[in-house]
Amino acid sequence: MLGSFVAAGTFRVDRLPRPGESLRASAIAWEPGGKGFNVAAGLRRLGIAVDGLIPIGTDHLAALAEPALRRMGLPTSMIRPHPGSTGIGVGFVGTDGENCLAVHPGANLLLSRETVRSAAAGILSSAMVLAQFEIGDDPVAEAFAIARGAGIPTLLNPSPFRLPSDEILAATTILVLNETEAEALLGRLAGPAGTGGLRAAAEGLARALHARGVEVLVITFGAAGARIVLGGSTILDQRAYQVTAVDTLGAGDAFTAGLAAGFVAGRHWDASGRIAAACGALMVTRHGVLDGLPDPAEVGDFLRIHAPEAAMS
Ligand SMILES: OC[C@H]1O[C@H](O)[C@H](O)[C@@H]1O
Repeated sequence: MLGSFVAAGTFRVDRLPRPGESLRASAIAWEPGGKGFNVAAGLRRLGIAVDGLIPIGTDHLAALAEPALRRMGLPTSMIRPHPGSTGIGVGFVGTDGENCLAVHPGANLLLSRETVRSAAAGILSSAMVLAQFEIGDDPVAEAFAIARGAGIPTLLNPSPFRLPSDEILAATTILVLNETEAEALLGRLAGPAGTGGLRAAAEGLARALHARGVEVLVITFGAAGARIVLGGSTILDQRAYQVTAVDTLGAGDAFTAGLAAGFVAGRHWDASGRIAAACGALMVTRHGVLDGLPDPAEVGDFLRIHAPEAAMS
């Protein structure tokens, strides 16, 4: 796992603020976060051994990292201090569970190719290498090239969105996008979605990505499920399980952890998609991120109820 770590503050509001509007929050919660840390914690909760690089700064917020990693059962040797500020995220969650957030990456952007190279032995002993875009392009490109060159699958969630470079796409096995990210990428690589919308355009986007090296495209549609396109052409649709959402923050991270956990356990994409959807669904029923990450027993119980034909054993 490459990055990221942030101190995350979440304001609970009646509804998300409009541009120019000031709202009073009914509550605020601070917890360690960052998409890299969240996915690492989610994988660990699912019983997967995790190692990697977690960048922090040298300010007072850096002290949050060690207890956070300990609490989630992650090795504290993952922590890499850099001079400057630790990343900070600020989010809003409305009473309908919807969220929006901004992240200042701070030290996460200081993770370098050299640091990644110094961890090459760890990369080469991994079952999968994962990254998101709360870190810079260089460490992602370096780690993915080392992994892919050795036949190790890689998973990228380019969030917050920027266009992945050709170097990164060429070394990406699995690309996980939400709707906003998929629309942005579609516009750049395959033209705007037609009348069938993003779901129908997923195959064209997957083909364009496949030509650049990406083997599997996953687009999440929140409460409308996910579409998985294998090899640029084979489509699997994963339905969303019906739950009452109270807080969607971290749902994408829980989904990614579930998908990766299924993949490294050697499960078929159908089963990995179900585990991912169950993790995302369980997460949105709970406030906060870290306490919402499900364990295998919770995923199994959930699937026995919501997908009895194919429960996780
Ligand atoms: O994906 C949600 C996460 O993104 C931001 O990094 C926040 O830390 C939050 O936990």
